Amino acid sequence: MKQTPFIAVEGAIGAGKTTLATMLAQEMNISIIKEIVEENPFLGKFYENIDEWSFQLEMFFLCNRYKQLEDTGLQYIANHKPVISDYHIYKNLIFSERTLKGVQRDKYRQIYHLLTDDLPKPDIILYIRADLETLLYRIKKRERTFEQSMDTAYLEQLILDYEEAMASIAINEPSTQIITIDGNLIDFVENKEHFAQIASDLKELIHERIQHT
Ligand SMILES: Nc1ncnc2c1ncn2[C@@H]1O[C@H](COP(=O)(O)OP(=O)(O)OP(=O)(O)O)[C@@H](O)[C@H]1O
Ligand SMILES: Nc1nc(=O)c2ncn([C@H]3C[C@H](O)[C@@H](CO)O3)c2[nH]1
Repeated sequence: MKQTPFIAVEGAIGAGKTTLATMLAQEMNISIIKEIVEENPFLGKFYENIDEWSFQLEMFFLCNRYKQLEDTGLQYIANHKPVISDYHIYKNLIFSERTLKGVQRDKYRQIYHLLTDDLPKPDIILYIRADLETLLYRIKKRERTFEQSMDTAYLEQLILDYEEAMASIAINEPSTQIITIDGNLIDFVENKEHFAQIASDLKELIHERIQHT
């Protein structure tokens, strides 16, 4: 692995990606790339009517993440600066395969590959795995108005889709190492020791991987 790791935090909605990525960026004194949420003009409409708004929403996420990761490649990776993001680009496919249908899904898939196949991929993914109960609790606690009417079946399906996606990345992106964190048991927000353990495991892994290159 290069001396300047690119780390991504992943997990289903409300798993704690932004929280953990922010804490790790601070702890390790590295830069962070965060996805755009509040400025997204389609999210509220999407949760009210998925079929009507899914294409606009998926394209918005794709274009934003494409731009962010293109910049990440130029500003950080090309300059040997470590960076952590609160998503992996593959997330676009996880969601779009569920929310889009027919011709729109086919077109989106083509655009996805065209835009993202040559984007930088993370060296390490921290995958926060959490069950439905935990995610619903956190989504409620976070109090984003537009998420409160989220269909439980949608979230339940996404949890399964995430499991499949991580298995697929493990096969198709062998240079990416996936570390799974039990988001039901590990409370890196309230428990300092839990967070310290994640940070120290990550630092050790980076050190080991550098030694082996
Ligand atoms: N391990 C944890 N223990 C307790 N609370 C947590 C934990 N992780 C996250 N939270 C809380 O759950 C809420 C959701 O966290 P966060 O916004 O980081 O999730 P996310 O995965 O980035 O969400 P999204 O999928 O919407 O981007 C926040 O209120 C956060 O403080
Ligand atoms: N449909 C869809 N496609 C995506 O690529 C995507 N990425 C995130 N989200 C939703 C989850 C949170 O509510 C909120 C913030 O993460 O946005 C998405 N929804």
